[in-house]
Amino acid sequence: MFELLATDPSSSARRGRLTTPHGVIETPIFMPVGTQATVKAVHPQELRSLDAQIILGNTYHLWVRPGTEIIGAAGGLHKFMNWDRPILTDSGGFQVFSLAKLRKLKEEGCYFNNHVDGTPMFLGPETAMEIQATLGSDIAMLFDECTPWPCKHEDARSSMELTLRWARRCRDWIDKHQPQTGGGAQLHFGIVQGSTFEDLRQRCAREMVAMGFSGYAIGGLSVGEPEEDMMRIAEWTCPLLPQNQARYAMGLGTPPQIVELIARGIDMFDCVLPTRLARNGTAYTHDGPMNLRNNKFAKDFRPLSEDTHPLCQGFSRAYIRHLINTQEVLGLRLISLHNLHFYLSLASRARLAIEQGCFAEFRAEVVARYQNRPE
Ligand SMILES: COC(=O)c1ccc(CCNc2nc3cc4nc(N)[nH]c(=O)c4cc3[nH]2)cc1
Repeated sequence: MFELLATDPSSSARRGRLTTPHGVIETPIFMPVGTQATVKAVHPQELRSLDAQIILGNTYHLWVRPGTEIIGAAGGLHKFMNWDRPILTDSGGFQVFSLAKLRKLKEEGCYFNNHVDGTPMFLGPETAMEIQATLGSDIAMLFDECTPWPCKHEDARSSMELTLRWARRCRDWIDKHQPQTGGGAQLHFGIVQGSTFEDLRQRCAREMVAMGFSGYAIGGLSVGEPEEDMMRIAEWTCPLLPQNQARYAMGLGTPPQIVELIARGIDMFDCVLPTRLARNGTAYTHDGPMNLRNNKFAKDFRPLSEDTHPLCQGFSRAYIRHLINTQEVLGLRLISLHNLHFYLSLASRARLAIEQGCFAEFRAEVVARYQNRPE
């Protein structure tokens, strides 16, 4: 259940609260990505100390390895990974198309050879629902087709119509196998497709909402489309989604993109950037990304940033540069912790700004400062 707590007079930004079986999520929220049942290099207690309220897992990856038999025997994903707060799982469609080999898309679902050992597999709406029920995630995404970008209107239409037929099949599966609602019931989010076409986005949103899910994601974004298309798609779609339900922009985004999408009515975000870019030495700062492998940091003994996580305090840029250049694990951990702190505190500052009625100033400050390069 989603409660709308406050709206911003200067934009469509909202402050909300989403109740799930493993806890309450304050929105706007950033969800650290934990694809293979771990947020890479970060301990669950460190995630709690970062005030991470919910993390993301992936149906495709966990089904391929270690498999639902093992995770089911462990009592579900929360027990398996020792994380007792909410988890959202993506349904696998996007990952099949970005990872698996020899994919064949049919009406019933996707046939493919998995990216680990090439075993032939099949993933469709019903299988994706079954797997997520076994994983026991708090929020399960419907099985959709992420429409590639760019594409012609007719291809976007047929892709969107397939996503709607698959959504209907997910709806029927849920009604048959998970009829109970409220309390410990797993939530299901519909995913709106339609590529960069307003008529398709609006039709998909209306038909998805008519099937009645617990929240709605905007899919088919962050797939190479220009940023202005990304923002317009959010403007077209959010007004058609229920005010009293959560909206999730999948795979997004950079700090300014997140703030601009909050301003257009998005409540939830997930992105691999803070953890993936940490692995190549990039640290996020209010003045933009800083690549610590750069020689200019060789004798820069200032702290990584004035605004960082307690676990990252006391380490200089020169030291972290040395760790990254020598592939020392501590370097990856320190930048991952710092970047997650940056993204999670950006969301918490957005929540506060909406509550205090100063979101417009917050938005302007974040976007303006981020354009400068850190000295
Ligand atoms: C160095 O940076 C990177 O490697 C990097 C950066 C951003 C992404 C973003 C990935 N974007 C994205 N993830 C997504 C996941 C999705 N899942 C479903 N079910 N449906 C979608 O329609 C969908 C769209 C997405 N778009 C991926 C990789």
